[in-house]
Amino acid sequence: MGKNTIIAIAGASASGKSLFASTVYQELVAELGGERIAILSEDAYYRDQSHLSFDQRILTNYDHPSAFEHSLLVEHLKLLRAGQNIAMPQYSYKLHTRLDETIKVQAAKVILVEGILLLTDERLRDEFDITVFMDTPLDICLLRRIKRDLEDRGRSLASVTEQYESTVRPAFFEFIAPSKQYADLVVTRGGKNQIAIDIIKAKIRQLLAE
Ligand SMILES: Nc1ncnc2c1ncn2[C@@H]1O[C@H](COP(=O)(O)OP(=O)(O)O)[C@@H](O)[C@H]1O
Ligand SMILES: Nc1ccn([C@@H]2O[C@H](COP(=O)(O)O)[C@@H](O)[C@H]2O)c(=O)n1
Repeated sequence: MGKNTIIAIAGASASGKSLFASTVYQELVAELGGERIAILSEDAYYRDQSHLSFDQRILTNYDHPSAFEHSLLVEHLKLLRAGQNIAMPQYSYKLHTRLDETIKVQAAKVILVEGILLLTDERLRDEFDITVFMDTPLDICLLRRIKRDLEDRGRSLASVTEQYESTVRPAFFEFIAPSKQYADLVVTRGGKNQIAIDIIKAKIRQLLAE
């Protein structure tokens, strides 16, 4: 395999990172097949907490860098770059820990990875060739997070608002917003910005043609 490219998509929680990355991935897979593109999520690298009780797990600050096993993500990105497959962890937001099963991710020429704190860690930044920051207004992120967490992540309105005020919003200003300086591209209006999606797709097509 020739030189591969790792594209990181960062930004606030519910800014549209996952929708943006999966739309780029799915539209290109439909066009070109899935052999040469892989997709990963930083959330899969939240630390395993199976040794803790559920009551202990809900005390974790999931917006602080210490909640993630970034060393494993760096290791997996290096393996993918070297042409080796990885076993990506699977994470449960309902159980607040990893599942026993992993997902096989095949080495690929272009690797997409999305997550809130990707651009905050120098070890990770060193692995990225192209960096994108989703610059969605924070009030829009909050509205989308409330809806998503109630519908998909088994949360109550009280728990979402308490977590937002205590950890999500402070971590945005302490860690995520300052990391925007490391982005090559800043995307406004969330995960349905089709012009930005088309620009990244065009870049990937060019890389795959080299
Ligand atoms: N531009 C948009 N318009 C409408 N809904 C959006 C837009 N971007 C994202 N969403 C929705 O907002 C929610 C959060 O987006 P998601 O991609 O999961 O965010 P993130 O991965 O950054 O946490 C999802 O339900 C998604 O479908
Ligand atoms: N057990 C967990 C783990 C993470 N979170 C929240 O998820 C957010 C990051 O994921 P996004 O898809 O929203 O980018 C982060 O802000 C954590 O607060 C959680 O609530 N519970």
